Amino acid sequence: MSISFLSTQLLSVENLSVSFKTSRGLVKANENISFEIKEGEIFGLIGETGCGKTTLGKALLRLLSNNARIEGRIVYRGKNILSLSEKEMRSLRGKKIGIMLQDPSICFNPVLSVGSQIAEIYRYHEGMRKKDAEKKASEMLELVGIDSSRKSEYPHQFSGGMLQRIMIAVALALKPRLLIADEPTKGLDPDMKLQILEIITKLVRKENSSMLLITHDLDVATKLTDRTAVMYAGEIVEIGKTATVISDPKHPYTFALLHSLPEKGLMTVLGQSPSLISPPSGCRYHPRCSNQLADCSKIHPELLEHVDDHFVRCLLSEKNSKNVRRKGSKNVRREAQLIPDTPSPGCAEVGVWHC
Ligand SMILES: Nc1ncnc2c1ncn2[C@@H]1O[C@H](COP(=O)(O)OP(=O)(O)OP(=O)(O)O)[C@@H](O)[C@H]1O
Ligand code: NI
Repeated sequence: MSISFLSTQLLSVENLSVSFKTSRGLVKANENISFEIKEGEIFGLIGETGCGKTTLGKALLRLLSNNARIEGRIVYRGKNILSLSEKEMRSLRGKKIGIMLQDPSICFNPVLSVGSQIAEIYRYHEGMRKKDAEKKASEMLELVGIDSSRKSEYPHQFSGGMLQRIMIAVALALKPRLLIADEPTKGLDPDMKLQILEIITKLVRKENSSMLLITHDLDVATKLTDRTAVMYAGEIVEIGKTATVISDPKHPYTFALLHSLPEKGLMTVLGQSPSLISPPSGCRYHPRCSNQLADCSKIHPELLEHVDDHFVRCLLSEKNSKNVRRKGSKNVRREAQLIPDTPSPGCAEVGVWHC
């Protein structure tokens, strides 16, 4: 009998909406987002710049700024993250759910050696003695291919690619069950990018942990993820097994992404990204869509299941498909919350990557 590693749900995001209060108006960065990440699964999140990916990644750990308002539920192993106390959040961040943000250079303390920054995580979270924590830090450096004899060196003494590796060591130090990796290889050349992402995925898979991999890069998503969600203007427009989404895209935006030419590593689709303060009526993609129907500017399509866990938000696909089902049709209790006015979590708490 084979054991399925992808069967148990680790995280479930239910009708999540995030908006930011700004002087220009309310920026609706995430609207009604629902998806699950299973144990051992690498889940990709793709979409063009400004569509709301980072907002979603940060919302999962409640790392958003004080002008953010969150609705919905984020359930991690049966507990709604949005209802946890700050104390409970402290034991979740870094330890159960880790996060790697885009730019490693801003994530390290310039006046502390990299070894002591990693050791500090073990001291803070696991109460380790200095010597043991330093030993663990050396092991982590070796694991990501950095000679541990360099542990006393400072961040500026490492190249960008090496700092990315050290950031991996930081993010995985506590063996989190879920790693949120937000464009962790931004700015690196394509070969180095894939090499680093392969190190991350190898380590994540080794622990049978899960990962939310946020990327602009379809090639990366194709090579490394099990399932993928495509985001457009704050909404998920398509979600399914990566191989299916790539080989048989059902949403015109996914199709356009697949056929766009990568420019400076970013995907570009003809037309302009819509405003998230006053998004287009009906389908948000309709002003850029070459397949639009008369109703597309009036009716806001639902995310519907076409076949076998493949969900699409498009009236045309809906029309062309015989058996469509609604995603998560159960009623979700909506809990509006303002992020409490708490100080930003310290670096050792989340790892040194959030400063
Ligand atoms: N703290 C904030 N206050 C106000 N608006 C914000 C804040 N953070 C993000 N936004 C807005 O929310 C929207 C989504 O931004 P987000 O950073 O989540 O996009 P993204 O998909 O990660 O983009 P990129 O690919 O460029 O990283 C943007 O319009 C952005 O300007
Ligand atoms: Ni981002």
